[in-house]
Amino acid sequence: MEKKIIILGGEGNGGVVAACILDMNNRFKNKELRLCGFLNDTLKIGEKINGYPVMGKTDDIQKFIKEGYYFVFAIHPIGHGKTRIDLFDHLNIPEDRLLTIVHPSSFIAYNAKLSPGVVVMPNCYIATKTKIGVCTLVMANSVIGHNNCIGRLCHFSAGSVTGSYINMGDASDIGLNATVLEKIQIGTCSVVGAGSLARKNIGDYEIHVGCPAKLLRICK
Ligand SMILES: CC(=O)SCCNC(=O)CCNC(=O)[C@H](O)C(C)(C)COP(=O)(O)OP(=O)(O)OC[C@H]1O[C@@H](n2cnc3c(N)ncnc32)[C@H](O)[C@@H]1OP(=O)(O)O
Repeated sequence: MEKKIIILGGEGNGGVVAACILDMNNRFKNKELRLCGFLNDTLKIGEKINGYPVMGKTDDIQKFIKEGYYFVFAIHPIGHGKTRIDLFDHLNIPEDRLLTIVHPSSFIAYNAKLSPGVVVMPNCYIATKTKIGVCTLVMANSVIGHNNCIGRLCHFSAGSVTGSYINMGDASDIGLNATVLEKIQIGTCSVVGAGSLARKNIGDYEIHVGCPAKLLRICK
């Protein structure tokens, strides 16, 4: 059955997810996903994002839920995890309307578990027994090792590498090309900066950067 899709977000993560869906339609002949447009709180209705219309504000979502649309939550500003959680909870999207997307070039182990709304972009690898929470984005060329427990609304930026036996709270970010060593605990709403090497536990709301990563600041 064809699914009408609306992306919540803008040109950044939203536009990138849109391109992934179009690639699945065009190159991989996926006929199930039909991208219709965006919900965006800064642009006007009718303005275009990569050729697709802004159909409303995020607060208009209940109308589109009633009309049978499916949704991708792609509002992931780095270092603003709490804002992300508050907005997502406020929207109250039924889980069966959160679209899970896996680009066909990615590998997901048979016993990994992706929650509703997870997006896995091209060329990713998700290993055995890893669980990923609702609406987490795994951007291109990311590797996530085995036996991890990842919260909801997290964001793995392009090229990030996350080891194994990692627990990660909700709405945390792993930056571009960052590496997280095995058995690390990462809190809620925390950040591993771009290109950083996390080898020690990271608390809630902490931003760690560098190689090895050290606490830069608290992002409350
Ligand atoms: C396709 C996609 O997925 S796209 C989206 C992905 N985007 C990213 O991965 C970007 C991640 N963001 C970062 O790494 C940012 O630098 C953050 C969030 C960690 C920090 O941002 P800010 O708080 O604005 O830090 P700011 O730029 O003020 O830098 C503060 C200090 O930390 C240092 N610093 C900042 N980021 C890093 C980093 N990633 N690695 C090492 N040092 C860093 C800066 O050099 C500066 O040091 P100084 O005071 O000695 O000059």
